[in-house]
Amino acid sequence: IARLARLRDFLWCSDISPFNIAFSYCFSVLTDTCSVPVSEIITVEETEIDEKHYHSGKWQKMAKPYAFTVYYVKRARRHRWRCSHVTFWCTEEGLCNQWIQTLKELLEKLTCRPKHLLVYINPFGGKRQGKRIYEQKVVPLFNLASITADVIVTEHANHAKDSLFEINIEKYDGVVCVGGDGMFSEVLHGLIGRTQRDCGVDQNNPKASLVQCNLRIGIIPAGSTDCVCYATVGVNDPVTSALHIIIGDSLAMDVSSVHHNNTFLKYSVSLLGYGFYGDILRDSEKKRWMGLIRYDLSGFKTFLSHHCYEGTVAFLPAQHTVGSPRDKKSSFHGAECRQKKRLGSEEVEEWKVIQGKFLAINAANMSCACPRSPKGLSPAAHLADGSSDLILVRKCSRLNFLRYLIRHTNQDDQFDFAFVEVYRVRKFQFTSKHVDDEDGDLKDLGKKRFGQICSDHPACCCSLPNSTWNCDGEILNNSAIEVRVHCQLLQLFARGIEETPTQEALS
Ligand SMILES: Nc1ncnc2c1ncn2[C@@H]1O[C@H](COP(=O)(O)OP(=O)(O)OP(=O)(O)O)[C@@H](O)[C@H]1O
Ligand SMILES: CCCCCCCCCCCCC/C=C/[C@@H](O)[C@H](CO)NC(=O)CCCCC
Ligand SMILES: [Ca+2]
Repeated sequence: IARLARLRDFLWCSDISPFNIAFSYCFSVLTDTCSVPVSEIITVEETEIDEKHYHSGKWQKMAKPYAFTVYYVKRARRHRWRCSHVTFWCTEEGLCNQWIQTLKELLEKLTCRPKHLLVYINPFGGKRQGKRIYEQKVVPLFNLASITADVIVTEHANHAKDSLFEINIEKYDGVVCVGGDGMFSEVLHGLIGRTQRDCGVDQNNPKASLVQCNLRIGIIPAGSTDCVCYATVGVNDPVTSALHIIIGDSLAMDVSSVHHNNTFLKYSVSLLGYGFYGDILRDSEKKRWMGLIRYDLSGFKTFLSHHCYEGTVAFLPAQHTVGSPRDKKSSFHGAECRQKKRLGSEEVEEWKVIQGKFLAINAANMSCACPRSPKGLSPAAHLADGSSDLILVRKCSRLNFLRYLIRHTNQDDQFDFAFVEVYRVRKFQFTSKHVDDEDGDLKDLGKKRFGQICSDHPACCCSLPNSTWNCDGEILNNSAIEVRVHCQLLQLFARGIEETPTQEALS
């Protein structure tokens, strides 16, 4: 280090000079006050300086310079990351090599970085750009970082999930999915399911302790909502996500298991929604061909239909988590994994029961922030505290429901309404007043349910027997469900949403 420190007088940057360079666990370009931690260096490469460059201007009398280029993560606007580079040169070959060698050794010590990945691409997600996004935006960065990948372009729904049960996953350092929330859901079902199978855990048992997955998942956003990516990285941008994967970020997240009559249905990481969001999804699936606009049309139609559903929600409040869903500061920043210490095994679990007519029942395991609603359904929801925010929207007028929805898009508190309640829970159950139509007559019900705008009483709700659950964008066929949050079951290549950097840091 002492010898390298002496380089300070000999090193210049190719585009702005002269530079001082200090070296500890970060290097600093002092004239520009730019500091890059080694953990955010993508790679270091030897660089050929072209002759024209050093024979011109004030360097013309200099001997042939030796150079190296440092590629690093640069923060851009609104949580975006970009790959930037800076080239340093000096006339001593030995010193230049020593820099390259030392930086490479430091990078090799970062064992959290993936070397070999398994990639699933959904070519039909979102705007059908998954393949192009991966090839044009991600592959060049993975190549730069010497990451190799086995790529599977999916041929049908459930392809990724099924293949994760068969493939030899031990040779990989992570799984990447290129697609939307639905694609991520497939990959997480494959990975969690495979882990439980390998460990002999029965997923159908709602009381089973699930085993955490060893492999991290990276999401390259190429879907319609991309809410998991947006809420864990701060933006749905493929380059930013690729860089989080490359530098080996880790973020633990809770996963809820959903059961019906002791049968496993699905896992949920973002939204489990009955009523409003279930109805939107059911209608929008028929309009998949329309692309992203399907959610706006179905949203508008569902809003006009204004249906409410009668049932009972029973839940177990989360006593050991820190904070409340009504906190003003969002959980994006700082510790996500805060859990108060348990008091003792003699504690009694006290279930709370609420019966009523609901326009929406939403359980958010994370904020559910997305481009439509940058602060999300539950802005203070914690990603990894073993709890979910249960939001109950009771029967109210259309106008009030609209006011509630609009607050998802601005800074006003969406929970500050008499008809909205929010609880932080560890488990919950829902039973509709009407028994499920198990024979599959749901389709007919679906045909009837829309277009039933209550013309006699436009301000009231029309009570319908059953809605369906929207589980991270997938339809569940049972309305009676039992949900349990599994703390930190999964790890992502992400780091949560960072505080917005200062202007100087961006310049
Ligand atoms: N090759 C394929 N053909 C048809 N469907 C597929 C294929 N690969 C994956 N799928 C399914 O497509 C569904 C939707 O994919 P995805 O989540 O990527 O896009 P999206 O629905 O547009 O985005 P979002 O979930 O963010 O709203 C997933 O549930 C997945 O199971
Ligand atoms: C008058 C303006 C009112 C605007 C109100 C906007 C409120 C938007 C809240 C958005 C919440 C998204 C929750 C995310 C759910 C995802 O797990 C799921 C899968 O991608 N997406 C949908 O179900 C798709 C759901 C689409 C919802 C529109
Ligand atoms: Ca949580």
